[in-house]
Amino acid sequence: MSQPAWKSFGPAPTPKPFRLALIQMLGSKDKAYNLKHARELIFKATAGDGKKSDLVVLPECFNSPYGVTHFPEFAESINFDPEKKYDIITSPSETVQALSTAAKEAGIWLIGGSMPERDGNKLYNTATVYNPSGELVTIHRKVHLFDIDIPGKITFKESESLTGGSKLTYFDANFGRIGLGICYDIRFPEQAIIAAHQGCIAMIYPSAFNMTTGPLHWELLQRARAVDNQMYVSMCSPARDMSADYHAWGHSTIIDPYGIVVATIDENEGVVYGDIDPQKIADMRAGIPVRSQKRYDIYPNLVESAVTGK
Ligand SMILES: NC(=O)CCC(=O)C(=O)O
Repeated sequence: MSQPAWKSFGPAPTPKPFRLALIQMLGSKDKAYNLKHARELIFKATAGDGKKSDLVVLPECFNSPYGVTHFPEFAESINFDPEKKYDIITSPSETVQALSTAAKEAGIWLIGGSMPERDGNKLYNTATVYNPSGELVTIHRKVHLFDIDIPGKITFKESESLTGGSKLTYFDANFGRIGLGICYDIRFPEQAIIAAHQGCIAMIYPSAFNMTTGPLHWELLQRARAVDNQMYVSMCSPARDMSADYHAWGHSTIIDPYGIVVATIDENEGVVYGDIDPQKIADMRAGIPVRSQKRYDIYPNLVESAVTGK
């Protein structure tokens, strides 16, 4: 590998406490309805349960049914240009325009779940991020495609219509640096390890686990990534719709750096709220200092090799 798939982001902003809200939304096959409903829920989540939220998150493929046959029909061009990253005027995407407007009117940071994205002849599963001025700050294309086959239970092959992204993604908010992944990405610990070393205080994954792997691994994977990296980890799911082709597990969750569940929900539509406290990260890291106890003399330093490309 000569060219690293990500670069060092330099010093992270000083972390501050913030309020996180996960929208567990019940979607449909109607994109216009999904955009309208997402907007209503963004305002509800912003108002919070007695305390205003700072960062609001939508689920994976919130504007489309989750299925390889639906992605081509629902895909939109985003035209994200990292050099002109705050320019949404050039984005032809109705979803980007709708989310940008909602983030600006609500005055919040918004992780706009994910959406099927078209770029040339390729399709991606892409998350978009907006700041409180409604600017499109970054996008994350799902890196690890959900290709699994558990006979008699579930077979799903995102690669039948999607291409995997080729970079890791972070964004800097006024409350700290946040790492992004999408659903199946959480099964690949390297992504979260590198994010933590880059100064991220939380990994957030718009997601849609299913009825087979949800009960087995949904909470376990989040707690594992949180404890390994002594950071907050959160997954935001759609609500379960038994009339849809894909039955989402639900249970949107926020985990703290000790691996403790801060907040969660069942399979129904709703909003999950949690306070992110950087002091907890500092306390966990001081008390159990695994980060300074790594034995790079006997195994490779993943972060260093990711930076140098060697
Ligand atoms: N949408 C997804 O990537 C699903 C991932 C999943 O269910 C898993 O078990 O992993």
